[in-house]
Amino acid sequence: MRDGVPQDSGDVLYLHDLRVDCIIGIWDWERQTRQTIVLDLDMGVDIRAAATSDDLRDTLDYKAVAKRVIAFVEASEFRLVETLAERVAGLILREFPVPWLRLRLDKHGAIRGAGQVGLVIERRRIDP
Ligand SMILES: Nc1nc2c(c(=O)[nH]1)N=C([C@H](O)[C@@H](O)CO)CN2
Repeated sequence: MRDGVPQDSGDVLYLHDLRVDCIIGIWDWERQTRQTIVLDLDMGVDIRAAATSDDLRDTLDYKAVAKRVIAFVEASEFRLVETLAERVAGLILREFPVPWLRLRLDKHGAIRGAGQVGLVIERRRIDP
């Protein structure tokens, strides 16, 4: 643990298949019509303190992360999935004790005939 942020223990807290509606897209119709994006989040944690204390205060509260991400995405109106993914990743790294994360963003139905379309990014907290 450094500055309250767990260092790389190899432990992962994941939050997958989080579906949120928002404005996302480059075409005129997409600026008026909300679409569903699906997020998979893998976040670096160290679960040992919480596993010892059995106290939520000693770990990352995934419900708090979910609520914050849902509120941000629902209010967003970006054009590219790249922008939305980067902003969600930055928000989590700034506001929660997470040293690194992997974020997968799928834009359901973005391309006719394609089952899934989106991207995966990995970001690490950069300590000053
Ligand atoms: N690299 C990207 N390519 C495209 C995006 C995007 O967000 N990133 N978006 C679109 C359209 O909005 C599409 O999702 C809807 O037809 C096309 N290409």
